[in-house]
Amino acid sequence: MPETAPTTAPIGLPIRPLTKAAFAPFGTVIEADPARMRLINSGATERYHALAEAEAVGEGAHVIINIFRGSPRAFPYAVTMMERHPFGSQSFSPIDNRPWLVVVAEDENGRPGTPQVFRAGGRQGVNYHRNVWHHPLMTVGAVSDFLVVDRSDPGGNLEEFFYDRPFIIEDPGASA
Ligand SMILES: NC(=O)N[C@@H](O)C(=O)O
Ligand code: NI
Repeated sequence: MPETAPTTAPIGLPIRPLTKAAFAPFGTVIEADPARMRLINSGATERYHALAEAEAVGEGAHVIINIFRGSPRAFPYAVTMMERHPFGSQSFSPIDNRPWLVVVAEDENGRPGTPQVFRAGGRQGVNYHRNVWHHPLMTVGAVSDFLVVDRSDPGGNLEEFFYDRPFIIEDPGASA
């Protein structure tokens, strides 16, 4: 029986709704959870308290707040790489209330496994735990701003991995 060549055919990825439970292995979902709400300012403000914690480790490292203005990805989109930040968490919270995609992977002996794609609503952010494999910001449909909380000095805080085969995300459609 002739050896069959290892296929590098692209693999289609399913898109799942972003939920706390499904995302728990990778980090925290940042959303106005009623269980975290407390009224402040004499009732004029709802504080959704301590939804996630930012982490920055290493000499002189500290937490910074940024805005990322993401250009929309073209679909079908080929996921060819993943990255992770060994020394800090990274959170993304949409400012423009537009749905977007979150792509993460389990770590398998130092490399990312198959990407897992989540559809995030326009009022859902995520906080990637330190050293979690994820794809760079994946904006959908229009240029969108995100509030990003991560670690200073990104230069020393980025590990990338390139897959030997592409994983395809089909157009998430307008409902994305
Ligand atoms: N490079 C950079 O700051 N962005 C990535 O970390 C990302 O996750 O988008
Ligand atoms: Ni990142």
